Amino acid sequence: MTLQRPFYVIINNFAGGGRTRQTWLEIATSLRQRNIDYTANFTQAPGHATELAHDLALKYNSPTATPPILLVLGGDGTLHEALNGLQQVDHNTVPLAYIPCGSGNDFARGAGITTDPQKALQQILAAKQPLILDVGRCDDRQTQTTSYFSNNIGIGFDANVVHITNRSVTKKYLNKYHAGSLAYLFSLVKAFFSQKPFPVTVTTNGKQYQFKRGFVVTTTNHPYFGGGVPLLASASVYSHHLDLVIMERVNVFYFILLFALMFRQLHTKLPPVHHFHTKELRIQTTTPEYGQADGEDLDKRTFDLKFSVTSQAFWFVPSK
Ligand SMILES: Nc1ncnc2c1ncn2[C@@H]1O[C@H](COP(=O)(O)OP(=O)(O)OP(=O)(O)O)[C@@H](O)[C@H]1O
Repeated sequence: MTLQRPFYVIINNFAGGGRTRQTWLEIATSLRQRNIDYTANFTQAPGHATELAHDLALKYNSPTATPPILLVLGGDGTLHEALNGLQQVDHNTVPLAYIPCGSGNDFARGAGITTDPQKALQQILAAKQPLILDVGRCDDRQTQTTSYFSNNIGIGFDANVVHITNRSVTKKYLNKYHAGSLAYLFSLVKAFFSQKPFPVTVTTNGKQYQFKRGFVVTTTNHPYFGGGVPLLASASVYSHHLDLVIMERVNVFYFILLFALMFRQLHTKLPPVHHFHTKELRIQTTTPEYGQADGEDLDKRTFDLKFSVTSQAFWFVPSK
């Protein structure tokens, strides 16, 4: 007999270079040993996690029905899809739990979830109530669509890295050897030399800012991007604000310096780096650039995006 709420599990066997399959077998065993009810749902294609989460949120969209906990096993992309499925339903009451199985796992780092699956499960089982965390909302004024992000939305360099990495055979190879972050490194070098500076307009708190040589233009909900790179340590899923970091294009030596200084959080003190901490902002580009949302490729186009903060109920006890 257990008081634990049942789990509705979404598993992306393709995340983390296929590592999720084995992780799920181990997690399922742990759930059965504890007599915890679950239903397992395997994603059949990109976008399927959004559909599953959306249908679940609709089914339990009444104050009388206690929903199961939606447990996601996958990477940041799978979590992104599930989050979007839930957020599309007004007054959604389904709490989201997450066992990171991807190659980047930035949300786990940023929100205090261990990347050890069994320990992540313990964090989930230790929770007694939902944990309300910030998530970003992005209104795309060109496509008239709304999406949500748990990590960040980037235009320019980081998106270029994602674009190259997602298409690279190196990622699949390195993932096999649990070295997915290394794939980012290869893409980083390639993206640096292919990413040209581009003009960006930022509007926030009634003021407009123009940057002629935008390079990294990333709006973030927590400190990390690109598989553990600390873009901004002060960003927090509890701040009810978003943080925009703009880095202007500099030469390769300066860029290496900025990158190194990031790990000591000194990069924001240098002139090519600009930081906005705000509840709402608008970002406009006039040249086609790569975009990424939680590590998912948005392809190359011009952007006119309005950002704001909303919240999502999660189900875990964060590690200190
Ligand atoms: N059945 C499927 N077949 C092919 N791709 C799938 C399937 N189900 C989900 N996907 C896609 O797998 C992609 C990768 O998932 P995810 O981002 O979770 O893992 P990852 O890239 O290894 O992790 P991270 O983003 O943390 O680096 C997502 O774009 C998702 O849409």
